[in-house]
Amino acid sequence: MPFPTPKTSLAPVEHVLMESISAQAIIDAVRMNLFDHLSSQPMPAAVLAKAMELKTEPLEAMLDVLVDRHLLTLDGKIYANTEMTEEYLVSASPLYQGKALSLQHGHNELLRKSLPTLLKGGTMEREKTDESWAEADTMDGTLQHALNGQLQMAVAYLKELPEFASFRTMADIGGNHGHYSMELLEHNPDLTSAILDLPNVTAPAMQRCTALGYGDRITCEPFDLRSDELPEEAYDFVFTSHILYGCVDDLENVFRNIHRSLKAGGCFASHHLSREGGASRLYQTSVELITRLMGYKTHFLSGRDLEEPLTAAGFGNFTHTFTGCDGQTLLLVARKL
Ligand SMILES: C[S@@+](CC[C@H](N)C(=O)[O-])C[C@H]1O[C@@H](n2cnc3c(N)ncnc32)[C@H](O)[C@@H]1O
Repeated sequence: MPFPTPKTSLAPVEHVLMESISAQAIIDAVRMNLFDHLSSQPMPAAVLAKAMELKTEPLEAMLDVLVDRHLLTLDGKIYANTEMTEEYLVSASPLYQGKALSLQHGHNELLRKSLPTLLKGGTMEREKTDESWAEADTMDGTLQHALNGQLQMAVAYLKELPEFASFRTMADIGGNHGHYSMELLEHNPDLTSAILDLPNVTAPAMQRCTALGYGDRITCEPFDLRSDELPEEAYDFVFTSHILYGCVDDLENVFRNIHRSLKAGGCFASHHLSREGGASRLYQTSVELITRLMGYKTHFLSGRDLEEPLTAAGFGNFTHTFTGCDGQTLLLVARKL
C-alpha cells in the first residue's frame, strides 16, 4: 500500500523540539561563562575555542544557534554579544541572570521528567519547594530574577506613594533575599522592616541583610501566611511579592489578617504575575503549566482577583502599576479604610 503524501507540515512540532536544543545551548553557554569571553571583545569561533579550551567546529555551530536566538551577532566571522546578552548574561553585570536561569531550567527539567505522573494526579512535594527557598543559590537566583526590572520599578513606584515618607514599620511577607526591604529602607531612613518567611529561610535571610549593613533595621521572623496570625496594628506597610499564589483559595482571610496588622492609614501592596501584564502568551501558558503541575492553583492574579477579596477585607483606594522589563508583574496598592 503506498504511503499517503502529507498535506501538512510537521514544522511547528519539530521547531519546538529543536528549541529545546537552543535552551540547552543557552544554559550551558551561561554556565561556561562563554558570554564573559565575548564581553567587549568580539572574536571568531577559533579564537574563542582556544580561549575556552573547546573544539572549534562544534563551538562554531553552537555560536550560530546563539546568533539565531539573538544572543550573539555575527559580522563576517566575528561573533559579538548583543546588548541584551551584555546586560543579563555577562557574570560581571549587576543584572546578571545566570542563577535565575539555572533555577528555572532546574524546575523545567524536574517537570519534564515527571509530567505524565503529575498529569495523572501525582504531586510534587511542596515541602521540598519550601525547603529550597533557604538555599544560597535559590536566594541568589530569586534576587537575580527580581532584578529583571521588577524590583527597580516596584521600588521606584512605592517610594513615590504619598504615604511612603510617613511609613515607620513594614512587613515583607515571603521576603526571602531581603532586597525589596533593603531597597525601600534606602529611601526612608526612618523605616524598619520585618521579613516574615518560612522558618528555614529566616536565618540565611538575616545573614544576608546583616552582611549588607541592615542588621539593625531588619528583623527576620518565622511566619507561615497560610496559618499564622500577624501582630495587631503593627505595620504602616505590608508587602507581598510573588507569594500569594500559595494562598489563592483563601485570599479574603489572608487580606483580613493583613488588614488587622496594619495601623490606621496603612497600605498593603501585592506584587504578583498577572494575566493583564505584558508577559508573552507563551511565557504565561508555560508558567501556568509548571505552576499547576507543582500543585498550585494558578500563578496569575488579576487586579479583579485581588480587589474583590481586598474590598471584602476592608481595603480600598486602589492604585497600581506594572513592573518588570516586560511589564509582567502587577503591583497593586490597597489602603486600609
Ligand atoms: C518566589 S519567592 C519570592 C521572594 C521575594 N519576595 C521576591 O519577590 O523576589 C517566595 C518566598 O515566599 C516564601 N513563602 C512561601 N510560602 C510561604 C508562606 N506560606 N508563608 C510565608 N512565606 C512563604 C518562600 O520561602 C520564599 O522566600
